Amino acid sequence: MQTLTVIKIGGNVIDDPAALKRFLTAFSTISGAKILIHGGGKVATQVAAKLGIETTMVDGRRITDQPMLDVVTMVYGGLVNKQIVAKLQALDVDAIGLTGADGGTVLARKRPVKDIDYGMVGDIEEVDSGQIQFFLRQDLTPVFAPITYSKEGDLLNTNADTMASAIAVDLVRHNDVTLVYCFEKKGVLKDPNDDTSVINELTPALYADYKMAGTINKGMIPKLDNAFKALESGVSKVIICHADEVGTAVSQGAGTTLRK
Ligand SMILES: Nc1ncnc2c1ncn2[C@@H]1O[C@H](COP(=O)(O)OP(=O)(O)O)[C@@H](O)[C@H]1O
Ligand SMILES: CC(=O)N[C@@H](CCC(=O)OP(=O)(O)O)C(=O)O
Repeated sequence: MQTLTVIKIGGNVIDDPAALKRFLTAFSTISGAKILIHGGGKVATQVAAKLGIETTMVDGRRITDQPMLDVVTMVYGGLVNKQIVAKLQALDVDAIGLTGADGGTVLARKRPVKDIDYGMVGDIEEVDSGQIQFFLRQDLTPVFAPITYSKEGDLLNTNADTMASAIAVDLVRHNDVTLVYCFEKKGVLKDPNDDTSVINELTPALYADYKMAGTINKGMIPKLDNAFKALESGVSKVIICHADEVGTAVSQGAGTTLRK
C-alpha cells in the first residue's frame, strides 16, 4: 500500500507570513504522496471586519450567513488557497488548489437548526476520493480549502479539522495514511503556556482526564475529537505538532502522537 500523509495547517500559522513560509518549506521536504488541508479563520475574520461584517463563533464554528459565506469562499477558496499553491510551486511542489466541491470530493449537508442556527455551515456526509487518487497518480499535491458543497448546489463552510479527518479516513481504503494536525504550539500541552510540557502520547483515557481537569480546552477539543475519530477509522498514525516540525514529525516523530 502506498504511504500517504494528510496534513492540516491551522489559521494562526496562515495569518503569519514568516511562519507560513517556514511551514511550507518543511512540508515540501516530506517525501511521497501528500495532501494539505488549510484553515484560515483568522484571515476570514479580518477580511469580514474590513467589509463591516461581524464574526460570531459558537463552539469553534463560525455562524455563516450569506454575506459571511461569500467572504469565506473568497478568502479560503481564493486568497489563502492560491497563495499557498503559488508558494508550493516555488518550492518545487506541484500543488493543485481545490475546494470540497471540486471533483465532487466532499459532499456536506447544511447543519440542521437546533438551538443555534449556524447558517451555511456543512456537516460532511460523504467523501469521494476518486479524483484525489487521480491527482496523486499525476504526482500532484492537492491543497484543500475548507469549503464543501451540498446536493442542492450550495457551498457550505466546513471546519478544516473535520475536513482533514474525513478526507484521511476515506483514503485508508487505498493508502497507509498518516494524519498530522499542525498549529502554533509544540503539541498537546500539559500547560498551554509552557511549550516544554508536550504530552508525547495521548490515549482516549488520558484525553478524558485532561479534558475534565481543563488542561485541554477550547479549539483543542474538536481537534482531538476529529483526530481520535480518524485513528478509530483506520488511519495508521495521528500526530499533533508545531508547524515548523512537520517534516521531523513525519520522519522521526515530534509533538503528540495519539494511541488507541
Ligand atoms: N492542552 C492544550 N495544548 C495545546 N493547545 C491547547 C490546549 N488546550 C487548548 N489549546 C488551544 O487550542 C488551540 C488550537 O485549536 P484551534 O485554534 O482550533 O487550532 P487551529 O489553529 O489549528 O485551527 C491552540 O491555539 C490553544 O490555544
Ligand atoms: C464552520 C467553520 O467554523 N469553518 C471554519 C473554517 C476555517 C477553519 O477551520 O480554520 P482554522 O483551522 O483556522 O480554525 C471557519 O470559518 O472558521
